[in-house]
Amino acid sequence: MAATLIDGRAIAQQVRDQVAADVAAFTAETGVTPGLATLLVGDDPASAVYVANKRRACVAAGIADLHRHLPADVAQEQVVAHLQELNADPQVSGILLQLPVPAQLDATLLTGLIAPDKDVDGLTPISAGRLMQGAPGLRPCTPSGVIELLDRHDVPLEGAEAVVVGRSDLVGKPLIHLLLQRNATVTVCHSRTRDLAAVCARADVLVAAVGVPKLIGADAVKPGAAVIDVGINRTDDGLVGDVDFDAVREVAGLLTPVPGGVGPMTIALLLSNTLAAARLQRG
Ligand SMILES: Nc1nc(=O)c2c([nH]1)NC[C@@H]1CN(c3ccc(C(=O)N[C@@H](CCC(=O)O)C(=O)O)cc3)C=[N+]21
Repeated sequence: MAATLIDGRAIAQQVRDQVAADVAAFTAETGVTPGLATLLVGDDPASAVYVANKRRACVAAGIADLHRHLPADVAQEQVVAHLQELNADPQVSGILLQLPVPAQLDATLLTGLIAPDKDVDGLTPISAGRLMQGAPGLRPCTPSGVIELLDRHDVPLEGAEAVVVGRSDLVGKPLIHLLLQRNATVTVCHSRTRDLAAVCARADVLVAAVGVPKLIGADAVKPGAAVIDVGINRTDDGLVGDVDFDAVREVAGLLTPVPGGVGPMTIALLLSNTLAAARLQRG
């Protein structure tokens, strides 16, 4: 029997509707409108589209859109000054520095300057440490979106074999901790893993987040498993994930498509994090 497809667009819309209602209640109660500062450096067309989508989603949720666009050749000290200004601005609940940034800028240094309670990407070392220790804080949007998709489909995580393919700071590493907190048995695979397919085939929950088109074939999937595809790869065949969709569909129990799976959840969770950040700033 073919897998049930997870409709990321529909679930993201439900999350966005809930955030909009929560923002309205928060604003009515406190008089504060949450605001998201998106910082875009340069004119990469893909980044411009992503940022435009995030800004539109903010406005639809009642979040103030506080965008800044800097030229591609901006000096690092100037970006630092913008981040310091945004850190100090009480109108700004959340700050997102769109990645990647041009080569003259140090992305790790810059994201590390964002005030942890405004770090809606969950990328600062403080946010990463809070996540690892299970302390309150802002969690990266894409891994949170993965957990939300699994929860909405009642996929049991406690005691489940979860395999994460990929170990990026933005997705793989934070996801390990979110799954551990839910008492899954977590295995992490990467480019040096021996017999990747055999390890993946143990998974009740398999998450692919490496950026290699169609890496995960049917031989890497246990029958009935929940398979979450975080990959977004632009190829000659169009936009494809890290999972060989047509093949895995025949084996998996649940499967996310690309597009229309995890991607829309990233934006929905960004809105949720912006409201959470506004709450953190009120102490
Ligand atoms: N500071 C920072 N934070 C990020 O979270 C961040 C970033 N930089 N840089 C780029 C990546 C990428 N990313 C996506 C967001 C939404 C979709 C998304 O909505 N995708 C749709 C459409 C895909 C399309 O057509 O391009 C889908 O999968 O259905 C995809 C990718 C956030 N990123």
